[in-house]
Amino acid sequence: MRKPKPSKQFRKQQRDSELDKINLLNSWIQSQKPDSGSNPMSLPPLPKNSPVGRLADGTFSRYAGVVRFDQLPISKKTKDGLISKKTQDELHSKFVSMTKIQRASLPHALCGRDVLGAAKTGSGKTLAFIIPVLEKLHRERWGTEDGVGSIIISPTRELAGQIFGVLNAIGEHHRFSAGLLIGGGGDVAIEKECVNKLNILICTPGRLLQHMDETPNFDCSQMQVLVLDEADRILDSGFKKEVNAIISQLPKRRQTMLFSATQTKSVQDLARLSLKDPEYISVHEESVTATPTLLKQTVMIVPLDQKLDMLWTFIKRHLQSKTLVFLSSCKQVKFVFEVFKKLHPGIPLKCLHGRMKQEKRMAIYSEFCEEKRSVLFSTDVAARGLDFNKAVDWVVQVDCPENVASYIHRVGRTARYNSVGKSVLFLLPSETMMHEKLKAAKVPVHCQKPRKELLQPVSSLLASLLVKYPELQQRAQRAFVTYLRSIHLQKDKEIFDVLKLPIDEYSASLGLPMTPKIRFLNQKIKSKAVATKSILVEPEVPKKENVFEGSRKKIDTIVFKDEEIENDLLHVADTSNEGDVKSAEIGELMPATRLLKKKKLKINTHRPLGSRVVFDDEGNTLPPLARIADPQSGNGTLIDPEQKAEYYKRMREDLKKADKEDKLVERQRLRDKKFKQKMKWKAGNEEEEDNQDDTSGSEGDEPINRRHKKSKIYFDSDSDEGQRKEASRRQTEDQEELALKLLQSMH
Ligand SMILES: Nc1ncnc2c1ncn2[C@@H]1O[C@H](COP(=O)(O)OP(=O)(O)OP(=O)(O)O)[C@@H](O)[C@H]1O
Repeated sequence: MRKPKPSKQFRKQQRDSELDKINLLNSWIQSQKPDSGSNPMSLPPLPKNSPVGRLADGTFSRYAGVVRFDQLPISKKTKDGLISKKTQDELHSKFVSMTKIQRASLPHALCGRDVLGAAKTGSGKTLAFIIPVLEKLHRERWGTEDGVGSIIISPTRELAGQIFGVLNAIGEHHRFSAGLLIGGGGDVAIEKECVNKLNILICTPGRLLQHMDETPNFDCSQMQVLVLDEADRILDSGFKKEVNAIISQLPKRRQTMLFSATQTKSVQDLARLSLKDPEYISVHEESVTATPTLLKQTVMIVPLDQKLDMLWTFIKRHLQSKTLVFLSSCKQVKFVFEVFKKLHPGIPLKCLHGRMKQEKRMAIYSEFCEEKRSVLFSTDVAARGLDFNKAVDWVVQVDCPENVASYIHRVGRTARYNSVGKSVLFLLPSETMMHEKLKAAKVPVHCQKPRKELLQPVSSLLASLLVKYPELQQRAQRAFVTYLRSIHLQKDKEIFDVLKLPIDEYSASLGLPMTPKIRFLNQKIKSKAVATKSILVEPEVPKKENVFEGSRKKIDTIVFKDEEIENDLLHVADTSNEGDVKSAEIGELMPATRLLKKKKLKINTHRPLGSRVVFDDEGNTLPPLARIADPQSGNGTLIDPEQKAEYYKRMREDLKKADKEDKLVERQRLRDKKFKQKMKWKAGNEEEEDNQDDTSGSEGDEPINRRHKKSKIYFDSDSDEGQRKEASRRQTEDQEELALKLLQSMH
């Protein structure tokens, strides 16, 4: 039976009562506003059993410094959501006491201030922005017809999905419409039809911009609250263009909140968002550690060719744990997942990366959330924000993260809220500087020696798998190349040096019968050798020797000098010399390059100016200008001034003409060379088609980033060409100048 429609009068009464409550909330918020810039945490909690809200004398209770959600000026609907039984799991079912970041930021956020919040991973930042979003729209009496009222931006689709889940749970008693706008899945056409009716958008930057660009009448001009979760990531260069374009379309009058465990302090970044007197809230700044206190962190020095053995051994020894494994590229994730799956370790294995179809990504993420024992191999797509609700026991970082912030986010997938967790980071002997950087950033990592007697080698098993399944061989090759490329592209050269890697051994450890050829690495080795030309001895290596082979031997001896951790740390202390030694050694093994020989032919522009020597038919030296000397004078030294001027004029013209011809030839040569290089580069691109776009974890969410990478490669090669041209132009100019000086010295 259908319920009878409530009468008009009843509805009016309801509306009035709601309005009264909203007015009460507004008065409470306004009257007890914390001072701007103050830290609510410095205030004591309210005394036990003290009244909350409007007091007997008509004033309101203080809400800054309170410790429980029900002591805040928030609606009953939100309070009910916080203690709702309908929320999907136990963790979300009862939010009573606030975490530190919630206590510190909510009082400021509720009274409409811009907030920049930083707190450790797993400390409850999501509720710190979900509650103010719901409350602002509630107090504004936002409805479907008002359109977009709030936009929450997340860097990855999984995280956006997770925030959407929390919003649905906490906001279940409100009547706002919320939409998840992320790339890869969903029907854009359907989204376009309903996006204007949604009140809260949770989105990735790319998809939001797509709607801003393509959806007719997409309107966010009335939008009230903007949230950037993982703000430092969203504001970094990968999303720069998208975020700038988004911000330019949002109203200036809005509340903006930024949250992350590693917050941006860049004034430029913040200026882009036009924040108004933001509250900087960093609750763990004084903390002794930058990571959760219940997280036990270890670092192990593992040679590159033993990483898979170590990972396999780890998995076999933790069959009852829930483990998240980070690798640096999709290709590696795919390879390790495929081969380990074939080896049947005795625990469910899963993989997650940006190249997967969105539906599959979401399914894997949900499955992993539910499982108690499982291993998930992932790129950095799972590094930030994700809260796998059946707690992760271990985070294993097989490949070194790109920086300390990335490390903090990765390990932050465990030891969340009040639970314990463990993490281990494998560092190559050449990457031990990362350990120093972590210590300097207040990350308490303990160095532990790998117990070699426990190691279960898998290389030979992988080799036989690769023979049996040829498609795995291709995967192994791609994994190999993308790993090296990812190291090559890393910005922090203090930590990452592709030339220090034992390439042959690494290739063999993946089960590959031969080391794949890597174009970019060959070029890098060559250019390094050119840079060290001053200490080169004339190479005696036969021309056809593989440059790569030669250099590798020497690198290995450097990298594997020490195997004990302590020694490795000492080893780091003098890496500055190591670089030079290595370059010299590589140089010695390089075949002579055309460039080097050419340089030797160059006119030395710095030598002192000499005088021109002229010889007669018998080979005797003649004084300068003897050829135009007056033969009548007898001694051949008397020169007719007119003849002399005429001679100089002719010589200058000849020189100019020759110079013009030389320039034309040189220009043509450079053009041919550039063309050849382009063709080569194109061919290389096709050959290594997968490598171009496979060095980051969250590729799927970052279309601009990928385009940028491609164009960057193009730009780099262009600028190299430009530098070469410039050098050749300068060389020609130097030579012209020298020729003129020589000419003048003959006067
Ligand atoms: N007040 C609270 N009481 C109990 N549990 C809470 C509270 N606030 C948050 N949590 C729980 O703590 C866990 C971590 O919260 P959340 O995901 O918001 O952390 P975060 O700070 O955003 O982490 P990250 O930096 O990794 O994104 C979640 O499971 C959440 O349900």
